Amino acid sequence: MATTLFKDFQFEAAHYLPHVPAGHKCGRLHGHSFMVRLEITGEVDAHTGWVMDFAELKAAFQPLYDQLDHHYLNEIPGLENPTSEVLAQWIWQRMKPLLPELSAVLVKETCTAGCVYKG
Ligand SMILES: Nc1nc2c(c(=O)[nH]1)N=C([C@H](O)[C@H](O)COP(=O)(O)OP(=O)(O)OP(=O)(O)O)CN2
Ligand SMILES: [Zn+2]
Repeated sequence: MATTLFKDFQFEAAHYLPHVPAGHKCGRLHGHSFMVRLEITGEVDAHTGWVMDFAELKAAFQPLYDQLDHHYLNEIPGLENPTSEVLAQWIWQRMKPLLPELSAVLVKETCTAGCVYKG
């Protein structure tokens, strides 16, 4: 039976949103403790008892984490307009080739706001 597992990552980064209306608070440079959740959906292996080792997920995300953590997102190619939606897609495009069983990327900018991208 298909099972979904997830691993959460938190990183700190600065950004501003260049296409918001004049005077919008997100047009000013500010920072977030972003949360990224990678979801993997697959079969539980009868021998290992897992879909995938969480450590494998962590290792796969590490290069992106290093690119994002304590960086200015707008300076990263592809993240010139770093909304949650754009960031979730950006992560998906880079993780999917490494993790074919990737089923969702969740991005939270704050405790109360975020998005889920499913390809
Ligand atoms: N659809 C989107 N809307 C907004 C995004 C986004 O990425 N996608 N981003 C922002 C800002 O980056 C902002 O920092 C976060 O927005 P918001 O939830 O409004 O922030 P607050 O913590 O100030 O929320 P309150 O609940 O009003 O305190 C804006 N919109
Ligand atoms: Zn923001």
